[in-house]
Amino acid sequence: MSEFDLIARHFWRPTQGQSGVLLGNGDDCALLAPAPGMALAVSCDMLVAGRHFLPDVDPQALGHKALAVNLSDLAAMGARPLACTLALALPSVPDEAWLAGLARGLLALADAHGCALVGGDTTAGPLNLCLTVLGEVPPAHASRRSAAQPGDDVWVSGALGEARLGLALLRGELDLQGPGTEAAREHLLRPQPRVALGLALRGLVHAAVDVSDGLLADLGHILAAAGVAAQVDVDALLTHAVPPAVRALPPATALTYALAGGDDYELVFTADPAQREAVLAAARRAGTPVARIGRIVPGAPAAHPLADGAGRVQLVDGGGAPYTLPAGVRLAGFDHFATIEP
Ligand SMILES: Nc1ncnc2c1ncn2[C@@H]1O[C@H](COP(=O)(O)OP(=O)(O)O)[C@@H](O)[C@H]1O
Ligand SMILES: Cc1ncc(C[n+]2csc(CCOP(=O)(O)OP(=O)(O)O)c2C)c(N)n1
Ligand SMILES: [Mg+2]
Repeated sequence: MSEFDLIARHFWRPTQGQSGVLLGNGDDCALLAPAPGMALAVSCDMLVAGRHFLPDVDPQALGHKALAVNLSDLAAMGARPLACTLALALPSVPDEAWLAGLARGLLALADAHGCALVGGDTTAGPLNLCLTVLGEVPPAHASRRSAAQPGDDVWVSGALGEARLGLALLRGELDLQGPGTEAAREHLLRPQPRVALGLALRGLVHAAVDVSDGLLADLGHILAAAGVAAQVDVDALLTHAVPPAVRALPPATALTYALAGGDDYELVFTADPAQREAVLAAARRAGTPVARIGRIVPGAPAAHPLADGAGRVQLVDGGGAPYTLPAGVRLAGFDHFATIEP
């Protein structure tokens, strides 16, 4: 099979009049036209074999996750997906059934979000998928990390620490069965990007970020970018945003997974307390649970918006007193160049 047969068979789709797409794949460039007054939101994330997924992963799950982690960034910005591109490096003799599965997983999620695959690149090489997503958002409603304000509530969506439990099960670090273990594997392998929540929250939130590296690490990005700090109520977090299967682990493991386990692709966002009811109503409309886990407090400006801001989080208990962590909790989030993993 030639390079072009492969693309034509698995990844080429005629443009079907998707809103915002004037020309899809097959030419030197795709042509996009966001609606008048909308900003184009652009993000890219790469998945590398052995680093982001195990080589024996189900190809359909891999295709799903490669797009999901990208859509998650659009969700964090409050952007509506328009289109994506796929750069793919494949070991030199690609397996037809494997490729078909990959395309099925990716295109099913793309269709579910009205996100057209409008181009890409295909080469031989170590297995690697790099997607770029393009979305649209009214510029005034884009939830920038720098927009958090002292006094804001801190909210999270869904289930934190669950994907890290899934990874532990997959790797055999933990040997558990029973309620919640299947959901944990699913959360790791097929994360559901919170696009509907991001859209429902437009105009209600100040700052938002998606949790890829761990709650403290990613909340820290908001804090550094905004030059603020935060108090996180660990009791509220454990009770309302951490699933029972994670809570049931030994305390140091449960806290490590909840505070620093990555791969959850949930949203962390800040909003004025006057918006509490509106945030809850938006979350109901989106069908996504959210929990209020803390508040933004004043802090010093950071040297750089991408500075490590995790140290700006003060952990407190339900009564507001400093939270005493058990020995052995690891708080540093996932970092590709660090030697220790949460
Ligand atoms: N190689 C690069 N060149 C330019 N910008 C980059 C590069 N890698 C990351 N960035 C930018 O740095 C910021 C942080 O990256 P990252 O932590 O990967 O964000 P995210 O968690 O949203 O994927 C993002 O704005 C991203 O676009
Ligand atoms: C085989 C395997 N090992 C480890 C992990 C854990 N892991 C790998 S990358 C990562 C963080 C997210 O990836 P990154 O490339 O940092 O995404 P970004 O923050 O740029 O969105 C995590 C938690 C995994 N998912 N699979
Ligand atoms: Mg990234």
